[in-house]
Amino acid sequence: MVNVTAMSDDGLMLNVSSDPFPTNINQRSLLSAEKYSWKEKRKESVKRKAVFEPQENSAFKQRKINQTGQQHTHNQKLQSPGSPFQRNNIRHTEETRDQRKNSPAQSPSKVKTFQKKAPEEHKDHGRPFIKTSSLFKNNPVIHDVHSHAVTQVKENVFTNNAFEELNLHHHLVATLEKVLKVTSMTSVQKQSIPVLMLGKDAVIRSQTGSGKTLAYAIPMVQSLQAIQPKVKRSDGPLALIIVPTRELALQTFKMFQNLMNPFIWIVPGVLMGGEKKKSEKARLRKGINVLISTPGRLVDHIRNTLSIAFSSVRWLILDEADRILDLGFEKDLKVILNALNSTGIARQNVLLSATLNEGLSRLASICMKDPVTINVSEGSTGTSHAGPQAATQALSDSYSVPERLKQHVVVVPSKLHLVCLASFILAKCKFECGQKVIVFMSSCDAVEFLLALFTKVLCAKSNSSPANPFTLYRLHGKMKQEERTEVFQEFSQCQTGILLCTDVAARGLDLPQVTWIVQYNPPISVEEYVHRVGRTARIGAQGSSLLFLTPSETAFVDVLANRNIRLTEMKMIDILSALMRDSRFKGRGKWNIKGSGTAFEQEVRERATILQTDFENYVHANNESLQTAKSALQSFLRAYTTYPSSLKHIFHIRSLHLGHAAKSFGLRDAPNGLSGSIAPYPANVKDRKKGKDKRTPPTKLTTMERASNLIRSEFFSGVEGQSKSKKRRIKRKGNTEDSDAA
Ligand SMILES: Nc1ncnc2c1ncn2[C@@H]1O[C@H](COP(=O)(O)OP(=O)(O)OP(=O)(O)O)[C@@H](O)[C@H]1O
Repeated sequence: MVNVTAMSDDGLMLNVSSDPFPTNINQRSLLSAEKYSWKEKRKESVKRKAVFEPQENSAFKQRKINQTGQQHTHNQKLQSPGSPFQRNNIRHTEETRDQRKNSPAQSPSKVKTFQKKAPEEHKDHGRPFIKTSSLFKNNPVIHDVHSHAVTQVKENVFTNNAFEELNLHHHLVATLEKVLKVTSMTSVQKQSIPVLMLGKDAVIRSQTGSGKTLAYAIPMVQSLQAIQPKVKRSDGPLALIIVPTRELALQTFKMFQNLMNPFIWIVPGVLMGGEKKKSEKARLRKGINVLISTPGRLVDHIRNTLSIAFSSVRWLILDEADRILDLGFEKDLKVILNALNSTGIARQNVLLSATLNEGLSRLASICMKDPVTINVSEGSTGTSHAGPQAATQALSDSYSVPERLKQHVVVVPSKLHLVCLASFILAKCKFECGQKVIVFMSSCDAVEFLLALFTKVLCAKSNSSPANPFTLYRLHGKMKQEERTEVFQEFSQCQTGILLCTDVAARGLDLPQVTWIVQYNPPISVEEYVHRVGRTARIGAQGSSLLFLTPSETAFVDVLANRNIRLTEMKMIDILSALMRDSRFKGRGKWNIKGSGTAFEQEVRERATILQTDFENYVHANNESLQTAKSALQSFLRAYTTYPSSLKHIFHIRSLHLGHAAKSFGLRDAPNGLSGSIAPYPANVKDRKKGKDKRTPPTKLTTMERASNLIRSEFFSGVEGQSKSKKRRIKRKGNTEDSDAA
């Protein structure tokens, strides 16, 4: 059983009069952390607030009245999120705290005066109960990140060889030059195209963004256009290209449309979840010669569409092959291979990915004959001929990443994750020009939550900054297909913006001019790390990446170093200091440019606290936003349980502090019942034994199954999720359509 303790975070319901910074930790609050439950602490805190409530100066009182149009009663609840009243109120209390420090009022006698006066103040012009964040308290110590020296695996992307050297159809060469604007081959193309033109099976590995798509597309088009008599639509699929996501399917389809422009008698087509199956069936009936599909949707058609036939398939491409073989897709792949093998026609098979490794040997032995291994990295043998097993064994598990990619890591305690990401986004997209950022998260709910939160709080209008200083996009597996396609196209074309997404965008997508990749939640494997960062620095361009880790996760840097991936550390305070450029989060105003480093850091912390308070106020403003935050937290925790056993020593749910994790979703406390939502049934063994717990035990899922479910939901193909009766109905309907057509 996963044993999780939901700890209340000390001082989460903090009285503004207590200092949020560690240097000033109140002894009493520390004691209370040890002695009392959080409820008691809260009572204590309220009591203390009443005792030490500072006097308001009349000017401030006046401003408050003017801004709100009325005086506030002591018991009044929070104002609307981010209202000037609240913000000023927080600042004011910080000012008064400062005044207290610097004035003779520090003496006990003066404090007594406060004690006497405070109740009257409350009676007359009481201020609302302010909840502010305790961001910088009780965080784990951040140690510097050290890893052993790493020599990165190098790969030359470009060659000086022109496509003309390959003896291709002159229309194909002209299309490459004029439509796709490519003249010389990349290394992977130079090594792969001649091998594939000889009709060989191949396992191809080269770094992300090095042109693997054209490496198989050029020889395929060359061979299809040469078939005599000419290919007809009615021949059905001659080439089948399987890719893991819908966006990649669309991208590949578009590339084939361009490449086959001069050969109009060969028809490309795409099948993918989320599209209308009826229209796909109609297109299949008319005939598709180069068929690009996601695995789930293809399986659906194999089962339900009579007009799909594989008797002419002579090319099978598995792009992102390691992903397709991953959990969740393996079953689909078996169905596809069975359908293809039953036709018995000779076929050329190609597996491609930037992270192919030994793990693929089983797939290679099932579907390949004497494959050639093409590995572009320096020091590898280049092209080698061997049996299927040896073909993949020749691939080491050290991956090459683009040479001009600068990889960074920042160690951030859970509580500070949210403000740190927000500061990074402000730095890149508000204060710098032309930055295009992709932020990876572990769940769809987290993407939805952060989109709403950042839109409301970061893009909020203020006197000093115009509304919407930057554009936020989102992409995840629970969105409707039309929306997904729209976002994908918009983000592809935009010059600047931030895409918040799940791993649905991690593989294969060629989004131009992406400058930064942020991994807000760490990847599930080294392979996913490589693919995520590979969305930038493509085809020889520059790019940067930033990996967020908590202090307990820093060993992941060693895991990456063991696979020859080198990261340099960025300091959290440097990221947070972007807040110094945003007057919306101004602190007490004491700091000036000539101030000391400590004063600067203090001001940064205050600004971070103000921003976090704004986030928390937004989240707690209404039930809807609160529920969104809670769902996002739950999904995050669920995703956290799916790390493979080889990484569990780093990413284990038990090492998470739920109160702190809650804070990174703008929650002031860890919601009740969290541990239940991630712990396997039954929570209470005693009750079950006594027969008190009447719940039917759900099927116990292994970590692998949970991960599989998560991945399936992420790459949802449109097949799953239908009731048996609905599936039967659809099947019947589909069969009727097909037989009608036939
Ligand atoms: N020979 C070439 N010269 C210049 N640009 C090229 C060449 N070949 C491909 N490209 C461009 O390089 C970009 C990346 O290509 P592609 O998407 O095929 O990379 P990839 O290796 O498949 O990446 P990933 O591993 O991320 O899927 C595309 O924009 C493509 O048009």
